[in-house]
Amino acid sequence: MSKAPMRVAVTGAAGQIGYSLLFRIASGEMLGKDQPVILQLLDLPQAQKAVKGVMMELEDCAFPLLAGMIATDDPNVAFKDADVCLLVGARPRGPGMERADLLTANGAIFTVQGKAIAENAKEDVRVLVVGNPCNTNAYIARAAAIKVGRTNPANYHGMLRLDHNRALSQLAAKSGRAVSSLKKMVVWGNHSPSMYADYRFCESNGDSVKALINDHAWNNDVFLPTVGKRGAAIIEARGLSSAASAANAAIDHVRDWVLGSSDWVTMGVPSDGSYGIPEGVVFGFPCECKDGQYKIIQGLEIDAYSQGKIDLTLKELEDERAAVADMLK
Ligand SMILES: NC(=O)C1=CN([C@@H]2O[C@H](COP(=O)(O)OP(=O)(O)OC[C@H]3O[C@@H](n4cnc5c(N)ncnc54)[C@H](O)[C@@H]3O)[C@@H](O)[C@H]2O)C=CC1
Ligand SMILES: O=C([O-])CC(=O)C(=O)O
Repeated sequence: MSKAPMRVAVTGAAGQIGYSLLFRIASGEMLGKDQPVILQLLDLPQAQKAVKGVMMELEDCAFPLLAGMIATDDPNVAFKDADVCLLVGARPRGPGMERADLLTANGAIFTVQGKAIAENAKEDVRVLVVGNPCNTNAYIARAAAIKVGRTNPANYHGMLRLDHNRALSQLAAKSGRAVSSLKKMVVWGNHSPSMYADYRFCESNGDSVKALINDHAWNNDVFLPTVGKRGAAIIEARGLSSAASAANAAIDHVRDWVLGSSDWVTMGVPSDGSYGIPEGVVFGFPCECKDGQYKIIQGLEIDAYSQGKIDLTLKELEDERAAVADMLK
């Protein structure tokens, strides 16, 4: 017997990430090739015509797993009974803007949406925030949801997977090892240039990647800036922010969360106090997923260099948290 459909709400459905994301969800790449899905698409009133166009294209793919779709500009409708919410809709960053510039503009969106999710979605809904600044937007949505109750506060995530994937590709190129051979990558902190991509634990076919590379200057002066500023480099090159790679990372995050991970994966999750990160801060941690649950990997040694990097990215998140504190009263 076929499975009951899962409801996937996607905000910013008419945007460029949406255009890369929706077709892959509908084809089963996110929730499994045997899992029917219903897409619940949210966008602003002025984008409804474009959403309809995307829906026409989805229809034209005749995806066997696509069991239904709706388009709406009302968050209460979009999040109704949702199993997964992908919060993509936000104002994207243009040339010369830092993600923090978007805080106030986007804070308002995520308080409304967090509340609407908590009031309407399934109690075990999984929420992934992609719209930037995604850690703090996830923090805002979670705070608004906690006021309502009902949903699980641990299930409000921010997306660090793009940084994780970017780091893997840079390491593969440097070490000459296949990207598929690299295990145990971690990206700590904020999805911003302050993130700390940490390959001290990374292995390739049993070899330590740190020992293979053995180049601290490359780590500090090339690798970390390259991964941290990759989003800006894409904007510079394309004139638009990353879209297909961001959609791919969202698929990876949710697929591993729901179906299980075969390796460590970086997820931006609300801290439970692990590694000294204050509770509730949405922070990139190394995680493992099994039976639909994620768990932060415990007990990793943090050396002085790494602690310095973690402190910096935490400080940025604490500053963002302070900047939105008034919105959450
Ligand atoms: N976390 C990550 O790794 C990444 C995050 N991003 C972020 O993802 C977001 C979306 O990027 P794009 O798709 O390229 O932008 P886009 O501008 O192409 O699309 C954004 C869409 O969101 C809609 N929207 C705006 N406010 C909304 C609201 N309140 N409710 C529902 N929909 C709303 C817009 O109408 C538009 O259709 C941006 O914030 C961008 O910075 C982008 C790449 C990577
Ligand atoms: O940089 C941006 O605004 C888009 C983004 O988050 C990324 O590509 O990492």
